[in-house]
Amino acid sequence: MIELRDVHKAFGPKEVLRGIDLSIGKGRSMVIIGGSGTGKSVCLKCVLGLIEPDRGIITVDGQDVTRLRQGSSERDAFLARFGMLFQGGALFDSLPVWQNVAFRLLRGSLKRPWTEAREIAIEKLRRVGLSPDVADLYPAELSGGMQKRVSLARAIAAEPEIIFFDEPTTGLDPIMSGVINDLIREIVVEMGATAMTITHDMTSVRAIADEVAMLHRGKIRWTGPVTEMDASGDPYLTQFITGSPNGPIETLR
Ligand SMILES: Nc1ncnc2c1ncn2[C@@H]1O[C@H](COP(=O)(O)OP(=O)(O)OP(=O)(O)O)[C@@H](O)[C@H]1O
Repeated sequence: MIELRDVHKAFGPKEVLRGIDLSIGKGRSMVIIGGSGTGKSVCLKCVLGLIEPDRGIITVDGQDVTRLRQGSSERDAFLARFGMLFQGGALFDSLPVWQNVAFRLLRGSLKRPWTEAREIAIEKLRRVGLSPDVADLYPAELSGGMQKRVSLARAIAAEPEIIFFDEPTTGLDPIMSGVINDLIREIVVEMGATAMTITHDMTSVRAIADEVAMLHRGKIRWTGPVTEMDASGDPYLTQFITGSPNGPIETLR
């Protein structure tokens, strides 16, 4: 269970988060939507402890995230529970695919013997639809969709309890986006993982979410089950999901 209570964060005079309250139940998939620059990534980084909120409390299974000191073994153990699919994939070009997938299994608290790490990487690659012969290729030799699959395999390699997806379909064509969305949904369900996703892609929202939260002006404007999103009656949410230039959300032209 992930809980944010009255979380505030400003950068200089810029108040990005202005009192965020959000709960993500164990094994649930929460998708956070909202315009560019509304603080979705800042919110996610606060949960990971990469950014310290100015005020408020963030807990993961009751443990206060903000109290874990950088570099402490407690913090390492905390981070070991997370998997992360970064925007753009963020694969290491100089490492073969399997070492990208097994990255966290080759070092640190999750370290496994080399051959075992490779076996796990190959199994995870298979899970995301890639054959073992991809294992020894380099990321640059793969298409964007294949790279995204590799990133997904890496996110799940250490069997995390909680997975973050930051813009998982950015840069993919609609069909490949659909394939990745379906894979994410299937994997999250079969692992029983808690998932937190940031996206602009409404198709992803519908494919991945149990619950949706919309960020606007530093607060959660609306949150509820994805099934109630279309009939929410909230003019901000409705404008966002229909992509209309007309409505209460101010747009620059
Ligand atoms: N480390 C930082 N220092 C200063 N400002 C920051 C920092 N991180 C984020 N910001 C600012 O906070 C605001 C929110 O950024 P954030 O990346 O969370 O937006 P977002 O909702 O994820 O946007 P997008 O959908 O475009 O990725 C932006 O105005 C950004 O410039």
